[in-house]
Amino acid sequence: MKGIIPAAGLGTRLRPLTFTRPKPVLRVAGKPIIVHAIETLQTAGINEIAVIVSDLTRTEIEYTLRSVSGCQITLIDQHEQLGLGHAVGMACEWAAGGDVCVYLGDNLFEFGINSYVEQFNAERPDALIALVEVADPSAFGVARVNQGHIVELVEKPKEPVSNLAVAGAYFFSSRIFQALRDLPPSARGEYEITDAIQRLIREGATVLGQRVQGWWKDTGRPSDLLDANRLLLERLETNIEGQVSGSRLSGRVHLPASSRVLSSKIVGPVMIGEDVVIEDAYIGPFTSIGRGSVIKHAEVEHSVLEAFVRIESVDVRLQDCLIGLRARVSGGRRIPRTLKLTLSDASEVELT
Ligand SMILES: Cc1cn([C@H]2C[C@H](O)[C@@H](COP(=O)(O)OP(=O)(O)OP(=O)(O)O)O2)c(=O)[nH]c1=O
Repeated sequence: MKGIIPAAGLGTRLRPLTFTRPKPVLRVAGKPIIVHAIETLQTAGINEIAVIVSDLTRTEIEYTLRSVSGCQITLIDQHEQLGLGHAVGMACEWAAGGDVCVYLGDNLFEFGINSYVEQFNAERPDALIALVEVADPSAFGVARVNQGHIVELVEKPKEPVSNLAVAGAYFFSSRIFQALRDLPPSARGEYEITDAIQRLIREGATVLGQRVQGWWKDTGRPSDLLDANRLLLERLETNIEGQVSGSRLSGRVHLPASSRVLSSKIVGPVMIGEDVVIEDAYIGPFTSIGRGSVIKHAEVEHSVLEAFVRIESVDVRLQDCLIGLRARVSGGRRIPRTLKLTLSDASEVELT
């Protein structure tokens, strides 16, 4: 089985972060989201992977994927973002008639996708879809299921037929590419993968659903990035190699040899990247700090800081923040008590 990762979306809900870089390269728990996705596929034994990119996302994604090893990655262009079905269709020739796993480039599954690959290989359906119970199904593709078989699938229905939403992992035989051919666009003008699957159902193909075990996260909105970071840091392991002096570290902390913690307090789980300096600071739980960042005389918790961020002399606790590459925050008196910032790359905030 080969893997297809659609990663050509515009990421509008993650603006301003996605004004400068595409969603799949944003980091959670110290790693770009798309690298988490590729590792999930590799763990399931999928080592030939096509990443669908747009003209805007290609360069950044190509650069990010240079660090990935152990699999063969092909970038496929989707010049116009005409929908997920269209994105998958772009990989038809590359798939060359074999089975494919379509794994959305912005999704995270606690326990990965091994159980899906196993079921698919054992039962050989035409489609197997990951399904998850959600409180608000109308925002998703929704499935009606009978004894493990999906009997109806509707994209973002006004009146959902169940609370089972389609999560971002699909497993298909080559029949999906026939179903995608000549598919009309939906009412919202997109070529929907759910319409192609619905076509398979109508044609009598075997379409199965398997419930997601553990947590599942679609990192579409800023709050999802913070949630994903928190969920991934829950399983962080302590590894302290860097210099620690006059500081108190508790909980699980990852501190590489090239980073330093001086006169500070850190309460894990906290993930610290390479070449980071933390001085006279408090870093609270569920914080990821990107490489080359400097945090001095400041307090940060439950936040994601990209690389080369500088936070200095901020007399206000930063909480629930998403801070872009090379952004700077400085100054600030203790009014209000906490500050929640979402800052795109290279932003500068001076609190006076
Ligand atoms: C619509 C579309 C999505 N995708 C990918 C991007 C995501 O990984 C996945 C789901 O897309 P979405 O989350 O629906 O879209 P998006 O990523 O552009 O984000 P937003 O809604 O905030 O603008 O499918 C494509 O590759 N091509 C497309 O034409």
